[in-house]
Amino acid sequence: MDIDPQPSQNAQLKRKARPVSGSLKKKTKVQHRTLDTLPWQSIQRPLDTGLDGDEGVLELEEVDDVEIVYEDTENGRVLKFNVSREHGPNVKPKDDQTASYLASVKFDSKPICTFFHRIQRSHCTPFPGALLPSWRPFKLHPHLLQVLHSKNFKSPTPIQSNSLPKAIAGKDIVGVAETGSGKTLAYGLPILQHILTSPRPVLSTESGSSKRQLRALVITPTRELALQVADHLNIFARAIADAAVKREEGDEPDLSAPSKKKKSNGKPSDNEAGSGPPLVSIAAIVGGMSAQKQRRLLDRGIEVMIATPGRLWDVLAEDEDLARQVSALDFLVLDEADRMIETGHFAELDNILRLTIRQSEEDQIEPEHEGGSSGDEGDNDQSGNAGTVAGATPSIAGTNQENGMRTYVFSATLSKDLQQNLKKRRRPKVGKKAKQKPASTLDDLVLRLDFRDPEPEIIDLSPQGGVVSSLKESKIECLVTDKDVYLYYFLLRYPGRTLVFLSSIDGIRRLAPLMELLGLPAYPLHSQLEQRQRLKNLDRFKQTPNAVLLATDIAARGLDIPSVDHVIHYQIPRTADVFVHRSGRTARAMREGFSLLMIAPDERRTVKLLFRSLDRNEDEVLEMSVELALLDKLKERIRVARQIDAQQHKVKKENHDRKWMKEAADAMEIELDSDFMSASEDEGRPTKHVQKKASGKTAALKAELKALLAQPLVAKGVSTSYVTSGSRPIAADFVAGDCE
Ligand SMILES: Nc1ncnc2c1ncn2[C@@H]1O[C@H](COP(=O)(O)OP(=O)(O)OP(=O)(O)O)[C@@H](O)[C@H]1O
Repeated sequence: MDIDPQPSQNAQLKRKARPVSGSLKKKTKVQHRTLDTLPWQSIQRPLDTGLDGDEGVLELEEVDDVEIVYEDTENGRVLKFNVSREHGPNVKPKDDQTASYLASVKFDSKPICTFFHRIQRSHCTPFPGALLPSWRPFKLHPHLLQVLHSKNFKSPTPIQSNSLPKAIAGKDIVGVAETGSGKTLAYGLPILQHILTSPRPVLSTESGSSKRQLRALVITPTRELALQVADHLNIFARAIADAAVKREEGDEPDLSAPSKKKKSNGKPSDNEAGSGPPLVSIAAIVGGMSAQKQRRLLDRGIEVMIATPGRLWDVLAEDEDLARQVSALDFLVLDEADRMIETGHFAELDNILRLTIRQSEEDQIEPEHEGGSSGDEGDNDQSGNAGTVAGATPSIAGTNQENGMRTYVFSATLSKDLQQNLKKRRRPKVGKKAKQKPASTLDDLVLRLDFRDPEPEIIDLSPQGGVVSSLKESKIECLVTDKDVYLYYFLLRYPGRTLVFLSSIDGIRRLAPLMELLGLPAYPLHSQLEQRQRLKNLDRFKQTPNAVLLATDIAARGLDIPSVDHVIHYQIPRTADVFVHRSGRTARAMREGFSLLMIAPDERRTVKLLFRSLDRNEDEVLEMSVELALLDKLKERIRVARQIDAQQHKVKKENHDRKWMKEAADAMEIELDSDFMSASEDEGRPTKHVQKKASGKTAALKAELKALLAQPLVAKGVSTSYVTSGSRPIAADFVAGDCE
């Protein structure tokens, strides 16, 4: 049998690699093979391994002529891949595995959009509305209803049910709702609905191939949030593709069956993430991402882009085509808009937003390339309804004038003043003056948005006092120097997934090794860590029971980490908004949660102001009771752990200083003092004697700590001898009234 890439003929879903230029594109000898004789390799697809589950594997599809095939097996879904052509003599496979893919098979090479358009045109059976009666009024696309059903989202959350009718009616929306209340889908569903139900424009590239056009841009303040939103929407996109393929193959999913979750290694079921390529192309463009991967994504075409302002502006500065697409968006979303003002990317955001503003006639700029691209419209429009952009891209100004971009601004904290101002707002005029005057506050920024809707809908469901009702709060008043021991006490006494917020990176650097010495699974998260490390630590935090995340406020907004039991404000935030967002990492989606404020004497005033600005009475937050006998034992452990840390730090610092001094002296051709040299060896390391002494001291301290850690800690109300075994998350105690 010759290989045929049509999904309808193979039970598997195949994704065609896009053609790429460069050395790999040499004329090759083609030889057909049968499917069974191909050198298939099976690998486990790294589902939900972090915030970018496809990292690595899906990149194979970007390689020239590599074919990706998803296949359901007894052991779960596996991904197979193969290379379709022999490459030229100059192209050497990177390793053995790559070499084994070099089978000489020629596949049909229709552009990727052919596949998507074909699915889009496919017959779509209505979803039985009786299964999801609460969603029925919104007339969502059957694919979306099916995903909501499979995720067991029986009814919309309040922000969703309030905003969906307005969004679907084409209104612009400013939505304010408590943390964890489902704002991502409040804007995500209308975007997906629109993409699924309206013509899909494709762009022609210079090489004559086609790519999908940017329809929606979601701007978020942090990389983690961008990746999370992309992940969240991609689960929908994959499941939609899966459903579409099943329908196309006549294998209608049994919608009445409850969704079954096949668990393997604690990971989500295959169904949950869908087994096919996305029907809607959704991707994050964020800092820390490899430039090559980013380029590949952009070349392929992204329909829903989730981006951070800094990286997006860098890309836009070099990609005129993308800038043109941004000026012709269908949707612009600012998620956690207020936070963007604080992240220092204000100018970039302002510049990006300016691209989305309609130009007045006198400001119109002649486009450099009238008509956009040179591709053949007919080739790209397989569905008969595309081609509105290909070969006829209107000018930036023209596009802006004509498109009906919808603007959504969402956050858990948007001031009432801003909402009032929005009602009275005047449309910004784009001209030279406006360009010279960058916005400087959130009010300015939001007022500079060019809402096409003369009366944007303001939906304010923010709770009284900013925090959700399922959140229980408590406080500890203590000296700054005692915070470590109180934190340690809490973590031992109330095990659970705990997010500890600190205001400084230095604080995290100090606390992380201390926690490690005390045997707690604590992971740092701050902006000075490499992106890969940040994601890795987030992932470990998600996967490890009773893990602790020591984070700065980069983790305060939007992150939807499942089952965070406790949030600890180790240092009190300066603003009420940050306080609300930090606390909002727990008690999400109607679950219970607990937040603890650790207040040092010099933070009293901040707390007072914070509660005043939230219009709350601080007395409603109860002081947490602490067993002092237990605290004393823990103080001893902390004391020794600190000594070990100081000792290790001292040795490291001495080594570093010595090495630096030696290198500097060598560079300047200066001979160092004999005293200095006698204390070091050639490599700038301390003498064996000094090393031995230092490590001996550390070893003694470690032994002391080990003995202390082995001593049982008996806590009141805990049945077992060690407090770490058998405690319930504190939120449960509070709810049961067990904590005074
Ligand atoms: N209709 C629904 N039913 C049940 N769960 C839902 C529903 N919609 C969303 N969720 C879940 O609720 C959780 C919180 O959603 P999301 O992250 O969108 O909240 P948010 O309002 O954006 O929070 P934050 O303000 O902290 O960013 C997610 O895990 C999401 O999958």
